[in-house]
Amino acid sequence: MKFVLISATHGRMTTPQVLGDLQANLFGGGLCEDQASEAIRLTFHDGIGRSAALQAAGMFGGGGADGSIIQFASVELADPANAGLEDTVYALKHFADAHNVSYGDMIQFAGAVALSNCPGSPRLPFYTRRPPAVAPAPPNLIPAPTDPVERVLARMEDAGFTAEDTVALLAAHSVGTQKTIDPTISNTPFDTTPRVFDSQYYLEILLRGTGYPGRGRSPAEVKSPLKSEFRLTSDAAIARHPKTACAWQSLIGDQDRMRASFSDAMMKLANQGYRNLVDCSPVIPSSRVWDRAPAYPLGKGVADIEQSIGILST
Ligand code: HEM
Ligand SMILES: [Ca+2]
Ligand SMILES: [Ca+2]
Repeated sequence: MKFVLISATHGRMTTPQVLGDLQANLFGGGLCEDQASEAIRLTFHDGIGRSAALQAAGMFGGGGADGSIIQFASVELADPANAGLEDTVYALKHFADAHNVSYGDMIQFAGAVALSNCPGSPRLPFYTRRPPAVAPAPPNLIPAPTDPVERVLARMEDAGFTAEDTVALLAAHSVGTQKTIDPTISNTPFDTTPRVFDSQYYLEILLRGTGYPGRGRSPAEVKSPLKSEFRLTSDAAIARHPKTACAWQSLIGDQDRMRASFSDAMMKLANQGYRNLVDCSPVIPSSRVWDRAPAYPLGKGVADIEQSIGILST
């Protein structure tokens, strides 16, 4: 990942100035490219560090979207689940320090701005004034692509998310690529439109897998339908599991609902557990409208669909 740091200004600045700096110097002038995808992923890896079960057992449950992944980077980046996020963590630390913004605020702000660069995305709410993190997130709170569905759902529920929320949050993979599972084919996308927030991802994952885009040697990967597409084991399983298949298929033809349910779940991810945050949503830009209906990739059709429940007919 490349970014140019020309913003070594210190002292408190206003949110529109932070926006301008991020857009110009991290997101390439407002693009939905690599840096944007990584910033969106980081909102999850910081926010998911929160466990009701640990808290109930009298232990530290983690501070959620508290910026701990930046503040305690040396601890949290040692977790293999965070592989690939190093550059973004250090870049956002720089922007947060330069603008005197808390790390938790910076991560959620950058994620909302990054998402706004992707056509078709919802305009996320943004609240500010998260206090500094007090400790690193406890280990093993980030779902792994090799986790069985029940385990992913249980972990997500422990962090406050229903199975439907989890399905909705995975819309983020519509603007994502992999780099670390098979590094020999870094930047292979999860759908055919990785720079557009659309329901192609929900449709394409139901196509029968036919081969691997690269070496195909990781248990985190299963066969995908296209040579140019990467399929995570957990994504494929969640799309087909009885607890989540209906919610999954319901998002394919309804991009308005996909946007709304993603936005609601992201609000939980970003704000859960905080009181007294200040609504700063108007500063988040709107994305370019994208309403093209999802379509089968060339050479694929309904006969290639694998589904565990039969509601998909087109
Ligand atoms: C629930 C279980 C989830 C699992 C197991 C999972 C796993 C992964 C994995 C293995 C990658 C590839 C990383 C790499 O090799 O570079 C990835 C990428 C990504 N994930 Fe997830 N993820 C999950 C949920 C989420 C959620 C909830 C979000 C956001 C709200 C998210 C956002 C992203 C994005 C944007 C990327 C692409 C990053 C890039 O292009 O650099 N993921 N995810
Ligand atoms: Ca955290
Ligand atoms: Ca897409």
